[in-house]
Amino acid sequence: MHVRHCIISAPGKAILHGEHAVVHGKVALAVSLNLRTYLELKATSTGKVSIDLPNIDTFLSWDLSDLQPLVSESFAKPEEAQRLDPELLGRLREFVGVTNGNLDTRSMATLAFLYIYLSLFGSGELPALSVCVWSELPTGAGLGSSAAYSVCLAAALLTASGAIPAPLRDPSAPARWCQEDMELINSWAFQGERIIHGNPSGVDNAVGTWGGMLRFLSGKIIPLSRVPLLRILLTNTKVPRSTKLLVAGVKDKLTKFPSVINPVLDSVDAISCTCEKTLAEMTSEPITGEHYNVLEELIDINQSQLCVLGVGHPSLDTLCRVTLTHGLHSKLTGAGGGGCGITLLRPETDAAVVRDTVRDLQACGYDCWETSIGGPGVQQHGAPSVREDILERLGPR
Ligand SMILES: Nc1ncnc2c1ncn2[C@@H]1O[C@H](COP(=O)(O)OP(=O)(O)OP(=O)(O)O)[C@@H](O)[C@H]1O
Ligand SMILES: C[C@@](O)(CCO)CC(=O)[O-]
Ligand SMILES: [Mg+2]
Repeated sequence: MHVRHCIISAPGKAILHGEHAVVHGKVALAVSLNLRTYLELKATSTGKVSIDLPNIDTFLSWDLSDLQPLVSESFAKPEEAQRLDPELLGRLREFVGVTNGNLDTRSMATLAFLYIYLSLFGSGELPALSVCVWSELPTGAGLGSSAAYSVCLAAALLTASGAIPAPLRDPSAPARWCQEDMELINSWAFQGERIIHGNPSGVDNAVGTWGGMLRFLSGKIIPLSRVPLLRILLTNTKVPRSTKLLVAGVKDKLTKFPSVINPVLDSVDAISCTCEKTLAEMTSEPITGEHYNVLEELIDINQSQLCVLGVGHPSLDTLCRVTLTHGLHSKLTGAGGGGCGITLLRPETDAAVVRDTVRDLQACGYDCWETSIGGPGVQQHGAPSVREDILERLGPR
């Protein structure tokens, strides 16, 4: 079978409010970042399938003849990405050498790739191909790197297989798919997230697919078009953590103390709804300091709630304390337990204040970026629309 060459990118995300609560059916507000993951898929004549994942030092290759026996007769059609196939996953775990509970970075990324590749191509002759992924996002730090990876895999493999058309017309202008094709990409990306996360809500892959700012509730995705331009400082504490373990920890707490934890989750929901209302007001009336006061208070309360849920970390306490000495308010973003936090900057926040804050955070060993938010969702690129340094990372052309 001949596969289509393609270059795909998808954005990372920041969650403004609602992480963890969203896994339990509460509202989350999330926004895409202008930091992206890029994937190039090439057809080869090597009789092999290979993946190059330089961010996680993983370079693997398999003979098609070794992969073929993993394929079973009853294969999902591309349009059927509703649930994980436990038998295929079981065979793959054995093939890759993953024991239950093994959370190793490389195995999770490899499993997600092989699962989507075999599901989409398994009903016919497996094609030889190579996939290289390079990301501007820190891996495993709360900015949705797993979702951006899964969205890129899903879009590339669906496009390469012909299950969805390649939208690219002009190599210098990135192109997007129609709504129906994006829904299919999102549903396969969700399978990748399930393999990496265990029990994801789907908010991260939704942002990676659609981009912009979203309200997410139990799988229902509402793009928020009326939102003010927010200035956000992103900080990576560089403390490693696993989303899968943190999500499982909150579930354990909820099971153990339902009458204690349920009200916290309800309260997080109210934070997301109040934030959404405030953001909408900021686009329909003149923005005042009071709007920002509300946003800042919501950030402080939400950070405390996340600590109650057990996903805080001393490195994040330090982030909040240091930024507050400069009058700025921060919270963790994503799964917590270390990783990244967001700091809200006011329109009038002086460049000198940002510079001094960044200096103090860097002195703690953290990385900081003032980033713009709301980047586009998944896209197909021609080489001319990809930055030279990223093309180099993706390999020789
Ligand atoms: N560029 C990449 N190349 C290969 N695998 C990746 C890449 N980015 C992420 N992954 C996979 O995703 C895993 C990290 O996912 P995890 O959900 O723990 O963190 P995150 O997605 O960055 O944070 P969060 O889910 O809190 O937003 C890695 O262990 C790896 O398996
Ligand atoms: C912690 C969590 O709420 C967000 C991770 O970015 C998990 C999820 O929603 O899948
Ligand atoms: Mg993730």
